Amino acid sequence: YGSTRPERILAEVKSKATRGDARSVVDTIDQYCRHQEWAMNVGDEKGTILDSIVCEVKPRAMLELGTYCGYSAVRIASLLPPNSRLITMEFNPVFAAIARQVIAWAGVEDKVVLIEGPSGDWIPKMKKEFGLTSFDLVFLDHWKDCYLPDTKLMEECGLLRTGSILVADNVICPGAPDYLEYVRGSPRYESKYFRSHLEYTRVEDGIEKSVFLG
Ligand SMILES: Oc1cc(-c2ccc(F)cc2)cc2nccnc12
Ligand SMILES: [Mg+2]
Repeated sequence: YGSTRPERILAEVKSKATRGDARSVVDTIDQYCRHQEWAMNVGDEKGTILDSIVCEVKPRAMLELGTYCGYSAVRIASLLPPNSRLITMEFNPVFAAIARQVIAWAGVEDKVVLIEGPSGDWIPKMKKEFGLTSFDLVFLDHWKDCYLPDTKLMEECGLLRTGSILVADNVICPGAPDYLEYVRGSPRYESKYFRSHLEYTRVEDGIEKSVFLG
């Protein structure tokens, strides 16, 4: 029986990355996905944009929608200030099982809470489950047709406060046109596009950063 792409990525991390070193896990995955087999990590180029926003915001409470193999969870967690938390949500159990191991190998498991299941089910439960008031920063990197409904759900559930920031991957490729139209057209958001490329390729893609104005 064949291995899956996430399993091959985990194997590469375990054989090449230094245990407890988040940066070496990130670099190992980038190296593998650029030169061996492409995978849908946010990647090094867009990852640098994400890093700058995380460092600027210094979130106490951050949410990631779409964990995949844990690449961006590790990247983000390595930048979080002490006693901050990243909650990352993954629908696919195979991806979640791999991500747990990648996060552990990187040594950031005390900053990351991985929850499995559909975002639509979990978002309404977040406040109670995690004793949260709101998220300072949300990274949307799951299925593109969920960006808009999940954003509206976060608004309705009071998970966004004045100044909360949404960062969305793949707004060009594969694209999230309804989401873009919403955040760019709504008076409740101040939106900015960071032009970049689809991970490990020369195809145009970008990140949309949107500040919730309340
Ligand atoms: O960063 C990404 C890229 C792609 C993707 C797949 C196939 C292509 F041909 C192009 C782009 C899908 C994604 N799904 C969820 C989260 N992130 C994704
Ligand atoms: Mg993505």
